[in-house]
Amino acid sequence: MKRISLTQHLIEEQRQHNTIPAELRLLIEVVSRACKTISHAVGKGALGEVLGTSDASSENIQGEIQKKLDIISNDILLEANEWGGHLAAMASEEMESIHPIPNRYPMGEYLLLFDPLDGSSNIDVNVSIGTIFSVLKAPPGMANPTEQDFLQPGRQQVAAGYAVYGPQTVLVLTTGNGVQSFTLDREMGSWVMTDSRAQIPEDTKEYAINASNARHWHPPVSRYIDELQAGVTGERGRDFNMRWVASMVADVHRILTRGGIFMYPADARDPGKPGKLRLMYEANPMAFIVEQAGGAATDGRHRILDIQPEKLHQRVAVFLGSKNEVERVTSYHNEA
Ligand SMILES: O=P(O)(O)OC[C@H]1O[C@](O)(COP(=O)(O)O)[C@@H](O)[C@@H]1O
Ligand SMILES: [Mg+2]
Ligand SMILES: [Mg+2]
Repeated sequence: MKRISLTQHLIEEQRQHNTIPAELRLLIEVVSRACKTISHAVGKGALGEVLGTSDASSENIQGEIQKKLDIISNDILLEANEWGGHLAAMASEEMESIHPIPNRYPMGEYLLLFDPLDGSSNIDVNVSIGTIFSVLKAPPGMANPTEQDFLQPGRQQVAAGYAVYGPQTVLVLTTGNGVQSFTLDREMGSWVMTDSRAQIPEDTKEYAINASNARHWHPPVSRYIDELQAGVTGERGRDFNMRWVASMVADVHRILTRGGIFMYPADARDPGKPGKLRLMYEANPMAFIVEQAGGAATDGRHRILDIQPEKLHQRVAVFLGSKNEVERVTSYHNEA
């Protein structure tokens, strides 16, 4: 196998398609280096004293208890990117407000958003977790970055990716020209391309949803899941398998590898809370990746990448993966 590094790939993409200027390449390289550092911290586990909760009172903006690794990963990403480069500001699931690059002049041309550690409930039990990131262009003429500058629909992302810290550490990236995967060569410390064009099959026999919430689901979701569960004896005429890792990165990575549909719907519990997942740090970057791999991503009614964000920490319902299944469950919502 010819070894193509992440840097070689980015340079080649720029040469062939002119989509990755050197400034964006540098930014992606810095983020990928931070992911390498996070992967080392994750790998140390109890030996590195990185497991468990940060301290009794530590909650993030969404009222979730922060794990030590949530904070460590957030700090690693901030520190790696704070030197500036071509970045104007960052926003994170773990921080209440945006983080402008200190003493930045002239203003950078990119905005970086991240979920530093996705799958927090799996940290302490040694199950795959990850980092998700999204890159937007700063609006033209931006002076001092504000939250408003980040509120761009996902279709305006110039890059998105995730790293999954599992049996292998894998970085998955799109810059709008397909999806590429890079596996971390732990001995060499480098990202080596292991898939040059990930493709999600249009059909699937596998679905992912947290079924413990079934009693709260809205009718279109119940209808869809009932049909899947009826299997060969029901409407669909075939059996479906279920998987739920409870780390979005791991569930999406499985879907990218062999197809499937991932769902985290809104439900009847709290009408003011449209789903659990975050639009800017989870849904948008994953939707960009999934679409670039031939899949689809909606909030049950609309394409996720077309949603106009209203606030930084906005939540959204998510249905993504194999196109025909996402279209089916979306049509059930639109009929209802
Ligand atoms: O515990 P639940 O309700 O099944 O939710 C699992 C979902 O929550 C998340 O862990 C949320 O992400 P964070 O760990 O970044 O908060 C997703 O990765 C996952 O899909
Ligand atoms: Mg997350
Ligand atoms: Mg997180």
